[in-house]
Amino acid sequence: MKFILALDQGTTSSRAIVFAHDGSIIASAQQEFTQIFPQAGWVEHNAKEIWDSQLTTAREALEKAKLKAADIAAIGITNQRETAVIWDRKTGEPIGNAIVWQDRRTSKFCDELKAAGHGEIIQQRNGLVIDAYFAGSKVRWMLDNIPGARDRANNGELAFGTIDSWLIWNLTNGKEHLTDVTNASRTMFYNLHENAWDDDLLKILDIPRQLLPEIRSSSEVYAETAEGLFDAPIKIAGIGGDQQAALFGQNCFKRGMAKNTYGTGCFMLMNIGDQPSMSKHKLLTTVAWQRNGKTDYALEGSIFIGGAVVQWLRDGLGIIESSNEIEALAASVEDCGGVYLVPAFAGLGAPHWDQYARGTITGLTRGTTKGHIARAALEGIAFQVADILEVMKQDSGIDMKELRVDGGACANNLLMQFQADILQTPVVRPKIIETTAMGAAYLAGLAVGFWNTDADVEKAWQVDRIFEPQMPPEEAAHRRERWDEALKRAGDWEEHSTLKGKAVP
Ligand SMILES: Nc1ncnc2c1ncn2[C@@H]1O[C@H](COP(=O)(O)OP(=O)(O)O)[C@@H](O)[C@H]1O
Ligand SMILES: O=P(O)(O)OC[C@H](O)CO
Repeated sequence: MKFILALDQGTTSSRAIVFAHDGSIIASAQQEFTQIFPQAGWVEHNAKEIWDSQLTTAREALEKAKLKAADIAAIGITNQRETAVIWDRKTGEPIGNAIVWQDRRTSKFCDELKAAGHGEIIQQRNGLVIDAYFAGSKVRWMLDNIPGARDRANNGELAFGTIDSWLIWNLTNGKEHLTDVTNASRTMFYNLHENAWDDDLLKILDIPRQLLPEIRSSSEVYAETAEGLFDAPIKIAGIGGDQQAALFGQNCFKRGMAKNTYGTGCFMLMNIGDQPSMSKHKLLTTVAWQRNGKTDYALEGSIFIGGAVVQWLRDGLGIIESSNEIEALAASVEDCGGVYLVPAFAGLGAPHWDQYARGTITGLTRGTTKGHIARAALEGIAFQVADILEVMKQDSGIDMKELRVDGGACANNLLMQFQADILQTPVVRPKIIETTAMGAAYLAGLAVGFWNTDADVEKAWQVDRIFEPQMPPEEAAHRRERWDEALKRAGDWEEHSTLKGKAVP
């Protein structure tokens, strides 16, 4: 009997999970790593620590499962997306810390790109809006700010990669420099229509082609792990950015199927089939996956603060001790008592894309309790998701029948019920919510014949609970109007945007 090993390299931890043929989890290991905040708005990771933690967890998961390399049919990789690393091709040494997707240091540069009128070509070719979130401006920043980097890049001495590339480089001991279509589509210099790097976009961003990895599909045998990493080489056969992998793991194989992941941020993806149609509402068009020569695309709405608002209530305000206490606290009040919390701590992502929005709590009265704040925090997550689903329906012309959910915060029943209420759409939670790792496992397993058809993997997906809408539609509409009012108060708040370019400490 064989198994699949999924490597799930996330924003806060590296995990490895061993899956059996029926989709069950045999063993897993997880290791957190350091979050580096050198300045306000900057977020970095030590790429070496990412690799070390990923290798350690992979070995640990195999050990826990009492398996040898020969028992593993293939490795599937899934990863935090957009985070950028540049390293030396000879030594494999990173030239600096990885710049993480949450990092806002390139916001101003992105404003300049917008002002120069590059928004349309970037959307038409790469399906993205201009934002510091994506890898492109991060790569450019490293080339311009790390001494000697641009010359070395021009000489072909350096390699750029998103985290998937970095892991594969290390897994193959520097033999392979490649990425998959899903990760490539998060750069701002990829062409969705040709599935290739785009020379015009590279020119706009001033990034030399010599830096870039080769682009491959999401499901094929790319390489074998280098000697010495495990007791024998293992095939690497699947790669997917974590949100795309979750879409795959949720079996959203057909056009119109969608999932929302409630982690640190929230990411809603809808399968839109084989045409990369563009959003009219600032959603992203991205590659869902490419396999057997066919590319499927997705519309995506990215929310920067989801479950992180719960962490803030815990660590910032101290009104709960652990994340799961929020449900009882929120249930201790009948409703939000007129309180609305907009968690725009890092600006607002889709569909607003306001880099200068900041968090607000409105509607406070003398009677407001921490229960109301807790409830408003959970509702704020659900309202953001509803804003995205609404424009997704308009963009795709598809009236979704259900929303599949996963991620840490989907364990919260009050949140899921409110989500169904406010969406007026059933919310479906599966039994196994490790859908990201599962997606990577499926992509790898399908490439090596461990599973043969989509129907094989669909068997492993089972419903845990369906949350049906219970709120009357008029009430849901009214609540959303109030949310819109609260949103307006959070918008364009940070000072340097209103001072029109004047530097503010
Ligand atoms: N019961 C809960 N209710 C609401 N949020 C929760 C609950 N349990 C965990 N969370 C939130 O879920 C997030 C963790 O989910 P996870 O999927 O592990 O995130 P990530 O992959 O982004 O690290 C944290 O932000 C945490 O605050
Ligand atoms: O690592 P996660 O689960 O927080 O996901 C991060 C996303 O890929 C960012 O786009």
